[in-house]
Amino acid sequence: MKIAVYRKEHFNCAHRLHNPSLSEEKNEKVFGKCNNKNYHGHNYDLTVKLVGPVDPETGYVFDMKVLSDIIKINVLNKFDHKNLNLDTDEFKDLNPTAENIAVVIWNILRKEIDNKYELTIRLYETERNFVEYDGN
Ligand SMILES: Nc1nc2c(c(=O)[nH]1)N=C([C@H](O)[C@H](O)COP(=O)(O)OP(=O)(O)OP(=O)(O)O)CN2
Repeated sequence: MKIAVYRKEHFNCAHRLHNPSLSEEKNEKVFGKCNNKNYHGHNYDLTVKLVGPVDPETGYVFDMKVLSDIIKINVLNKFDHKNLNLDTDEFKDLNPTAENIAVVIWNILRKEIDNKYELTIRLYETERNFVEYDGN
């Protein structure tokens, strides 16, 4: 029997969607207001889902307090209140779209969480725009 546990977190970032290999006109056409050269901010909602067996000793799949600490130490401390393009190594050369941010976060967390747990990331960039990544 496998059960899913979820932890929701929240962080704020500034970013600019831009591909330096495209012309200014093309960037403006593709990314619109998200291409603003002076950046803009989002309130990101992050849901981390782990699926695994229930430990008969604890009744836990995974201690959600421990999961919260892992996310805070490895993701929020790195990205919260940062300008993703300017302040982080991860997005110096990677366009900080919701998709790319989700993959980066998944890769960070995958290193911290035993492979016996299936890991899925859902990232809300706005209330209506969100992406999901499970490593596939
Ligand atoms: N595939 C993607 N499409 C878009 C991304 C993205 O990361 N991946 N990002 C954006 C913008 O950065 C942002 O998410 C859109 O902002 P906005 O248009 O303000 O979206 P809202 O949901 O707040 O507003 P609506 O009026 O409901 O559209 C764009 N596309």
